[in-house]
Amino acid sequence: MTSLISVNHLNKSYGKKEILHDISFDIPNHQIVALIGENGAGKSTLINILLNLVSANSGTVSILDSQKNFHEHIGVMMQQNISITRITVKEILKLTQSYYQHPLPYETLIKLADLKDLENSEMPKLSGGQKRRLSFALAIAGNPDLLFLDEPTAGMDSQSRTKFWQDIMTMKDQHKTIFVTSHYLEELETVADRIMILQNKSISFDGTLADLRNLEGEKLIEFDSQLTPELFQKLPEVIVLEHIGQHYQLTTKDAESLIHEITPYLTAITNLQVKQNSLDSLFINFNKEGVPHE
Ligand SMILES: Nc1ncnc2c1ncn2[C@@H]1O[C@H](COP(=O)(O)OP(=O)(O)OP(=O)(O)O)[C@@H](O)[C@H]1O
Repeated sequence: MTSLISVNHLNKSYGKKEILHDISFDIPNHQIVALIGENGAGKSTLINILLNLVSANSGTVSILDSQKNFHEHIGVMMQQNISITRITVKEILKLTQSYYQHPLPYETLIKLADLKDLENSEMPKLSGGQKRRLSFALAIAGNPDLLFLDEPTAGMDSQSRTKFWQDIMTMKDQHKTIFVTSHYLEELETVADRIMILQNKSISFDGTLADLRNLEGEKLIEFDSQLTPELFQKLPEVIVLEHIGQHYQLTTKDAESLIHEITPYLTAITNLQVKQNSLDSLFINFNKEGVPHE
């Protein structure tokens, strides 16, 4: 399979501070790849290196086989929105379209980014969420094959976020490749084909959400009960017990055995559910323990 992005043995330091150490990965066509990591892990630095905005100390990066006109095929939504005075939404979109040979039609852009009512608004007068939506429209103006999204939904309201991810899924169906970083892991969980965790300067995990779940092997059992926490805490299969009032959440590696252990209390338990661990808690566990426990 040909790779859209190919990174080999990449290293980056700012002064004496090493940020990225021996990073290598390939990204083929038609995937949504989520790069996650704590604040300051180096995600934006990595994206900036991929985009040739920041230079690496060593290693190689190849994007779209480093075609001469590869910028024509790339869309970028940076973490910071740009804002230019005295230019309207319509004007900046039309101007951006004019730089590309095969831009998306103006009406498509306005519809995708939900900017119809704001066409004549000047950029600085948009709200934070509206600026984010305009940044999205600018990123896809050239109808890119490869889209980089750095914290794309920061500041968007929940309706805009839902629409945004639906649009991204549609773009994937149109054979686009999307490389995204975000701290909203519950959003990535539903869309990402592949998750890469950047931790301690390296990619410490690279696989699907199912792979990550298998690696950590934990499940959640939730229920409501008036019984005391001490009673559940002493059950051998409980790894972590959390409760808010009468609502309990037990983490276990063996859901079947734990259900067996709580069977004697079933008459005092309601709303019993076995759940998969969320990407959020998998990521927290992963960060706490460095490598997943056996
Ligand atoms: N131009 C720069 N000069 C010096 N240090 C920098 C520069 N840019 C970033 N850094 C440092 O590099 C580290 C990685 O920053 P980066 O912005 O890549 O992290 P991030 O994972 O994107 O963080 P966040 O999730 O907070 O956006 C941080 O410690 C940051 O302070």
